[in-house]
Amino acid sequence: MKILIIGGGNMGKTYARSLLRAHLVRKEDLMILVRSPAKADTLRTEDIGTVHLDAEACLAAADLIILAVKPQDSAKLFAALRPFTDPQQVYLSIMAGVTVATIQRGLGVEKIIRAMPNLPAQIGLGMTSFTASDAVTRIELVLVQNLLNTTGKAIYVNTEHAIDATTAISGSGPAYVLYFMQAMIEAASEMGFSPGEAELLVAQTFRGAVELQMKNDLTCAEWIKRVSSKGGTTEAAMAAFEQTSVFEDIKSGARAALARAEELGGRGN
Ligand SMILES: NC(=O)C1=CN([C@@H]2O[C@H](COP(=O)(O)OP(=O)(O)OC[C@H]3O[C@@H](n4cnc5c(N)ncnc54)[C@H](OP(=O)(O)O)[C@@H]3O)[C@@H](O)[C@H]2O)C=CC1
Ligand SMILES: O=C(O)[C@@H]1CCC=N1
Repeated sequence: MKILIIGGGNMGKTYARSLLRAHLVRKEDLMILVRSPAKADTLRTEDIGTVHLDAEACLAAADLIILAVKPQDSAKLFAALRPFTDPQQVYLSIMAGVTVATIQRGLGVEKIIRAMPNLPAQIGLGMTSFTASDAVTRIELVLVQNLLNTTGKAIYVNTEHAIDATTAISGSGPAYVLYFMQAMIEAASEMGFSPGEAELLVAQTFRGAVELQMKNDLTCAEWIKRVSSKGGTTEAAMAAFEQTSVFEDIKSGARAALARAEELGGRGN
């Protein structure tokens, strides 16, 4: 099977590396299509497949095509690809917001899988949800699921709303978590720790809290209770949080991401 990745940015490169590392594709069967000669030169030095600058030279040879460009670049890309597409090809899009129907219309093909991964895919700790058009066969779906599994965990969802909601939670989510970490690192520095110490204290705290939560025997609220001694420091911190709207603000951030995903797909207000 030959795979073509379109877009050699963060996510395009992540998929190339994961697929090669997992031996799901041989280097000679992996192609990457980019649009700038400078990017092509850089990618060639990384030795992660054959790098192309022209769709005509590579699209027809591909069985599976991964669309990893920004949503804002999709219309132009579809117009450039359309003359060379083949109805037998399977297209896997990771673009935020862009719907299956838009991709079908733009490319003139039926077999579309829409997925929403996240950046920890780079280190095999990604979270992806995916859905597929009716024309995708069960075998093709399993094949793509295997591919997504090389980057972490993947779940099948029934609706495109769930893909947009995934974008708002796990797609953009790493940024929310890192934002919280950034605030804690700043607090640690202000309390006198060196930058290295502050980062270690915070990163190891996040790792430990996440591992506890992933044990799956207590809810977040129950774990918070276990950390909080009566009349102690955690209670003081939690009471201070409760005085603010930070909890609701985090939820409204996620809702803004969902609205933007819908807007990028032309479904917003
Ligand atoms: N970053 C993330 O955490 C996540 C991103 N996504 C989705 O993944 C997609 C890619 O994101 P990301 O990798 O971060 O973005 P990047 O900007 O890092 O990469 C996109 C790449 O696409 C290239 N490109 C644009 N148009 C074309 C074209 N016509 N032909 C070939 N290449 C083209 C750009 O080229 P150039 O360098 O010349 O601009 C750029 O290198 C987006 O749609 C995003 O919604 C999904 C989940 C998580
Ligand atoms: O910010 C974005 O639009 C993309 C989608 C999810 C993460 N990055």
